[in-house]
Amino acid sequence: MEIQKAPLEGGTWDKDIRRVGQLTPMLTGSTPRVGGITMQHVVTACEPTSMSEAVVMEPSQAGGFLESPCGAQHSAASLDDGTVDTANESSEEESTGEKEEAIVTLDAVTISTKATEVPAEHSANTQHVKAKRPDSLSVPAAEPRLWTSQRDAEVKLRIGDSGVAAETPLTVNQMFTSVVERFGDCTALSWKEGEQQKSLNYKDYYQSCRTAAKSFLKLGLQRYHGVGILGFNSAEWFIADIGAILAGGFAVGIYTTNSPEACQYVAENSKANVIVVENHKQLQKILQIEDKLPHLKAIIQYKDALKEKRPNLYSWAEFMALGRDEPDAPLDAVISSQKPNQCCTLIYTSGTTGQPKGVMLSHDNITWTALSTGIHVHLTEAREVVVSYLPLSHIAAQMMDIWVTMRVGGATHFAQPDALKGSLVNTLKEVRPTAFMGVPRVWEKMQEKMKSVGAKSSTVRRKVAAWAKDLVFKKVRKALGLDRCSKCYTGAAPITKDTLEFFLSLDIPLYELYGMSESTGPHTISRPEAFKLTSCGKEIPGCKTKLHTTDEEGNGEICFWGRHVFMGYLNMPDKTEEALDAEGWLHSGDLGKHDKNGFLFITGRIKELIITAGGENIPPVPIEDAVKEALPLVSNAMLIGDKKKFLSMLLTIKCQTNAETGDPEDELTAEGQELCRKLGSNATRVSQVAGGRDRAVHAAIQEGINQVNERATSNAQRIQKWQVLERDFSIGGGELGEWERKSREEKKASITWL
Ligand SMILES: Nc1ncnc2c1ncn2[C@@H]1O[C@H](COP(=O)(O)OP(=O)(O)OP(=O)(O)O)[C@@H](O)[C@H]1O
Repeated sequence: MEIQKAPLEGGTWDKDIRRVGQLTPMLTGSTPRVGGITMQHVVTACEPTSMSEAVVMEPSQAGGFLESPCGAQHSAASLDDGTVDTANESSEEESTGEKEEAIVTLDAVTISTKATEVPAEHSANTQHVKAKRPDSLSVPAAEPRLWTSQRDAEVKLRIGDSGVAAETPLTVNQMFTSVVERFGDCTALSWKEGEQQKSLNYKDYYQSCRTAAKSFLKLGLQRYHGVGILGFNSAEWFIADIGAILAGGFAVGIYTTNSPEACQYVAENSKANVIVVENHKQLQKILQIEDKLPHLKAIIQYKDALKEKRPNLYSWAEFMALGRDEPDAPLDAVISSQKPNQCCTLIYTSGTTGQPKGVMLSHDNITWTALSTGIHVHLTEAREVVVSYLPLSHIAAQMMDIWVTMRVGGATHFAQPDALKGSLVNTLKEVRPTAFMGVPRVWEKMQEKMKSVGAKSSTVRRKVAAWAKDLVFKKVRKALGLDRCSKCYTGAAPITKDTLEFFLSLDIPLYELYGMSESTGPHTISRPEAFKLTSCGKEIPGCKTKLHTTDEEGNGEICFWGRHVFMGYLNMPDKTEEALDAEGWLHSGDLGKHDKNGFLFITGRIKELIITAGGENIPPVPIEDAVKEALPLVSNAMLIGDKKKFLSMLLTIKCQTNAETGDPEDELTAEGQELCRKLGSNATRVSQVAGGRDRAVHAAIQEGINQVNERATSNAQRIQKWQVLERDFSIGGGELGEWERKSREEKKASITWL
């Protein structure tokens, strides 16, 4: 059954607001059930458990590893067991008619055009007031807006009037305690230490987070101040993240390959009181900048023994010991003062120009998106197992590994730090996850590996391999550790059709996931019953898409609406207003179109952003400017790297231009010739320099590139290859002006070594 969705309103109730009539996405007929997680706020009083007290599993127990996180204790109540949930039926109903959006504030007023009453026990911080029609509403002066850029402010939540969009907002603590109540004995986290398997169940995990929260408070963590976390995925990473949130701070993941300066920016911007580092190497980065961090009070190292003693430097065990005997009351007071519409997490995302932006995510952003995503992809309660290996400073990994998995009582197993250097498949084979997410580069690597194994074998065996592909899917899946994984996802960057087809030919459909940090991760996800190759699928329930200023082919800027839309950029009201329009739609900067069945296809990008195959977002302009500044001989610098493994750069040299046509000529400008002479070169023409023909110029350019690379924010932002072109860019040549974008694509395609 497919239900036609009615033309969408602009997302708010204001009648004067621009309408978005053209969009008519379809919803599939499958009716997901709203996850049965109880909403009570339960604080269980148990003895805190430290990481060192984690349960040690016998190897035999670990055998096929986690058969299910919760053994037989739970009856695997599927979120998609065919039960038709009335709440969600009405969600589809709402899609068929003119939709009135309800907006709820969590302090003074709740405006609900179809007033959904919330049970009193779920709304400690919420007063519901039946709303008048918005156009006759007099809005109280202190009412929060949809967005903010202040660390301590509250926002209006975009609560719908039925279905998932109307679910009661929860804080992270409320969600976690309800999970503990239902799945307390289920495995939450597991990892390997040497040959030993270790794990924590939900009860102990929660208690460890509380202990960490008490320790943070003891170290002086202030409300709405950051706890920076810099290191590879581990139980300590999660506990520090959630501990920071429970203690009223912000959890702030820092990209592990960030330079000290880039770490400094994040620590300063988030006013980090504490930084949690993985090991000595990461510690060194923070020690280099600690004098420049006035808010920093303590550093914690969570792996390996400390190599030096310093005041305010703690091992993980020392850190957890700080909070272990602390009373509950102060922490409980902080927890009960938290509201779902307040910020709890910052995700730093590359600005296309200037400094990274701190994406403020509220408790509701996180708890609601986890719920909606779990429903959309049909996760099974107390049964899911995932492997955590993607960088946790990104929302995609946080959402999948921490929040969605928690929401359904699943287990997260931590991969080894060298996962991406080769150990991932071994971990997958041991753990046999039920859901797995890879950025395109991960899938490409698997594809390359499988192809190279095929290439090495003899012709006969190769033929057998090609033939066998159709018959031995199970074996292939097993060899990849994906034999019980029915949900394989790709996201964060565009993936090639070739890779999608390769895996499909092995009976491994890759479901595409599309979203942004600003949408708390997923906006659309494809899934078995709504799958089209190269489409990113359809919206997670309760979210809407509009395509802004469409062209004749239906391509427009993809805009999002829903409870997953972020609060704003920290301290950047202007940037926030650029990202969110007057109606509150989040403008993605991506181009897309819908097919007649409502499948979303990403067709391009308006924003000047390179997204590598590894999913790293890289703003090209600051890097290009830095190269031009370091190398006065260079007239144009163009960074290439979209969908590529690494960054490359195309350079042009300052040359004369034809006064009549404006076309570039071969002769260097006087300045260019002078600069060459200073470098020890006699070159007077571009053709003498291009393609690495002039050693002195070549060496000087390499030197300049090295200087820029030294200042790079992270490894991913380093220029690995470069080339001087035979001709400068020009409008006539098609590289500049309105063709610049197209030209980028063409140039990219013509360079074979990329
Ligand atoms: N499936 C996809 N296909 C094409 N582009 C994508 C896809 N998913 C994300 N992107 C690109 O990535 C951008 C968002 O990057 P951003 O870093 O904010 O979030 P993310 O990639 O979802 O999360 P992460 O923080 O993990 O990188 C999108 O605006 C889009 O350009």
